[in-house]
Amino acid sequence: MILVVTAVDAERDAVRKGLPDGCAVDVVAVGVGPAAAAAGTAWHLARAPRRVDRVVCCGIAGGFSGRSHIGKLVIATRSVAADLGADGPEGFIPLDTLGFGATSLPATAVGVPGAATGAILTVSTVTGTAATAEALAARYPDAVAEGMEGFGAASAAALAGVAFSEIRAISNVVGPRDRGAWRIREALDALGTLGPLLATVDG
Ligand SMILES: O=C(O)c1cccc(C(=O)CC[C@H]2O[C@@H](n3cnc4c(=O)[nH]cnc43)[C@H](O)[C@@H]2O)c1
Repeated sequence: MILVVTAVDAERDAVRKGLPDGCAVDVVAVGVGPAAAAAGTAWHLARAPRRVDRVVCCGIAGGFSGRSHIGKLVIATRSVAADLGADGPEGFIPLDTLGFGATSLPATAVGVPGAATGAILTVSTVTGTAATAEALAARYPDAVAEGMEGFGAASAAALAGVAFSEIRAISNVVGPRDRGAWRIREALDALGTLGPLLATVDG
């Protein structure tokens, strides 16, 4: 079976709505942020009634300007813990450079026509300035989007030896905070189109 993890109930319900009846896909909401995603994914993997073949992290996301579009889906080729490391006068040093563990985990890119593919960053703080957006885009030239749960869910899946994918729908552009510009309905509608794909994806 496929375990889909979302952050909030609205995302869970959007994904569930598009699923064909009777398919072997369980969709659960585990909370916002990488810690909630890791704990929630691990918990659901441990109590799943059947063997889980793949974890798919789904939700809304901020898209990097020029690399993805509001209301469209993005597919991860990898999940990156973009703010896990050390800061200093010479800039950000990722945790893996410091020798303390991985900050990038592989994600199987499922095929969605028209969707941008690339790294999806996981952050603990939603980016809210042009300077941070530009710094992230420069540090991760392959990044198409940022969310807050992917790396947590991917960490739990990796520990359990389960394949991982991340699919997000763009609700806003990564940059200066402008809550009024978020297009959450459009993004949720895009998540609602994933059902047939999720119902047929292999482990
Ligand atoms: O800034 C606000 O006022 C505000 C109000 C409601 C929700 C938020 C969130 O930050 C929701 C975070 C939630 O959505 C995902 N998400 C969506 N866009 C982004 C983004 O640009 N950067 C990071 N995460 C984003 C994320 O995965 C969370 O689950 C803010």
